[in-house]
Amino acid sequence: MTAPETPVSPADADRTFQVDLRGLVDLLSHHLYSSPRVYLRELMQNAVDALTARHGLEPAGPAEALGIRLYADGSTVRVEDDGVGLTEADVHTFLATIGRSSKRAEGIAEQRDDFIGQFGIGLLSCFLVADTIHVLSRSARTPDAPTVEWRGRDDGSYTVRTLPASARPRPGTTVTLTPRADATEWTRPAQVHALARHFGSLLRHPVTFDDGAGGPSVSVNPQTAPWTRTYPTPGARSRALAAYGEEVFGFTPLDTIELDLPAVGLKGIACVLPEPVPAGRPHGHRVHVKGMLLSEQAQEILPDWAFFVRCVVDAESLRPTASRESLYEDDMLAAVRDALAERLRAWIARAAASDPELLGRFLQAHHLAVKSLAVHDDEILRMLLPWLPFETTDGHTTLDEFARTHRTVLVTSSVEEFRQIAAIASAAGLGVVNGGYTYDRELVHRLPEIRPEAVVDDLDPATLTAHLDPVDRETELAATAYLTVARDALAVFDCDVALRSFQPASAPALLLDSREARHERTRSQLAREQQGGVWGDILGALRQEAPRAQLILNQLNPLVRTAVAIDEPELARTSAEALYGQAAMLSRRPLRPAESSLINRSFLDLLAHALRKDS
Ligand SMILES: Nc1ncnc2c1ncn2[C@@H]1O[C@H](COP(=O)(O)OP(=O)(O)OP(=O)(O)O)[C@@H](O)[C@H]1O
Repeated sequence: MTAPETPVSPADADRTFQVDLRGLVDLLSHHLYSSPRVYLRELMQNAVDALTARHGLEPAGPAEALGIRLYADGSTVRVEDDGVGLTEADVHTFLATIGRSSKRAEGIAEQRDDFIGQFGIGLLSCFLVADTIHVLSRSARTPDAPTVEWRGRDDGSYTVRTLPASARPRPGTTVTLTPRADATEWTRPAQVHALARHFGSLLRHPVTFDDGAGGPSVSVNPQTAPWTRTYPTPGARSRALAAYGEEVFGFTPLDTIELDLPAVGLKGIACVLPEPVPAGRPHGHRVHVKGMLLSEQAQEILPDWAFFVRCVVDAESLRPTASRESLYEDDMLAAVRDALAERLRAWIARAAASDPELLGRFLQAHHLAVKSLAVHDDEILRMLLPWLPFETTDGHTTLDEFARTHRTVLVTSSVEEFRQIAAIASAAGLGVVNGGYTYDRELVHRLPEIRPEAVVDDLDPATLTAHLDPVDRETELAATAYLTVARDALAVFDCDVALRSFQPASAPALLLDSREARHERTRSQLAREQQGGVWGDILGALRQEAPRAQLILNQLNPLVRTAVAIDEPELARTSAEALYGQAAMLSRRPLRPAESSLINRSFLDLLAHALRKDS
């Protein structure tokens, strides 16, 4: 056996990690970036950072003359900048070392916030569309710096060459990609132009695009952000901001709120949605950092309750994550969220205090969501509760208006109860709010917190009965026989029968029943049926004194007057059942099977009776 030619390393020798670049690119493309299109954003962002670094180097230099030029002719994509450029040493240190970035090198920590990049991986995204990255760069740090050419391949190999300064007459960097055949979707000239506009429309440096067809280059960002421009009048300003919101989001904002947080260099607009937002639909905001579009679906810049706006903001100091598609959840982001939320609250407060027409349109679109918000947010409650619409015995009206006409605001606990009693309560002069919809009862009960003079009370069937006029003794006595028959007929429904006078006279009967009472009766009935068994004992122990249902007959109604005078017991019974059935149907609650068959039976009996009489 011959000895091996290479000496074996000692077991504890230091070794260096090897990186499988293709594996790494695969990881980035599947887990970090949402689409291969981000390669252009990363290139533009490196160009922006290079221009920023050059400005740091030459603060008095002609910043507006320095820019970014994009070129795509179908066979290559090129991004050229007049930035700080790279020396040969920079190329080895930063381009050829994954994870190393000049933007967080020692000594520039205080400038860190000036740059968008920091992780030292962005350039790798070019491998999502090309096998080779070609960089030609000339440093602005020394006047006669040579041009450096770097060619990096997706197998992890690279070459570096030094060329004469004349190979690139001015400082800056040019990155050229030769797209793979499977990536043309992202590198076609029209697509590159569209992506450049998408990501770079708010960049502060001049950016141009050339499609290689011989025509002039076109500007990618011809106008600065609309909130940075000056306008002849405030009206012209708000119209321009609304038009921008419409262009970006595709809806005409109900109103446009300007956002300005100087502490983090954030400016932008919040567009109030003109339509209700379907529950559960994520509503994203467009966040730019230093002009570069970071995310179209950022949800983290506003609290969940701000469902009614979509924002476009451009911030200096928010920190993007490595994917660049979301933001770091840090103290700065929390402070921004609080400050923007405050801004939206101020808008609501202003509308509530001085723009009732705008507030009305806002609540018309968003009252349901605002109600859910007001339950947990005292400030929103204080500002908006009086203006929220509710269903009442005066129709749909605001709580404020309703409380002004009714000293005591009564509220039902279910829609069904409201349906049962609305007409009668209103005729009796009572003001009742339908508290049956989610949040409504809870919100109405909080009215005295804002309007201390308002009195709010629950309205249950018993309260209403107290408001109905009793009939005189004589009438009561005359009706005793009928009432006895009726009580007997309706005993199966645990229903009492009484005679009162109430408006409207056209209503023959009112069925007063509460859901709790009905549940209680069902429980009692089950307990009776299961007597002796375990369930019977448990249900029996739970039993409470349940208020019975009440069928209140209206003495003012001509039909009832005739009915109470019937001396034929069978017909009296059938008429009582029919009155119960009609009142149950009016309450619009689901009928129990026994009630449906009672309605059927009484109808047929009455029909038979009528036919017999006629024959
Ligand atoms: N156009 C350019 N001009 C000058 N230097 C550049 C340019 N593009 C890349 N570089 C250098 O290459 C380094 C690596 O770039 P890369 O895009 O991979 O990472 P980064 O921008 O530093 O950080 P991030 O991963 O957050 O984007 C940069 O830090 C910078 O030093």
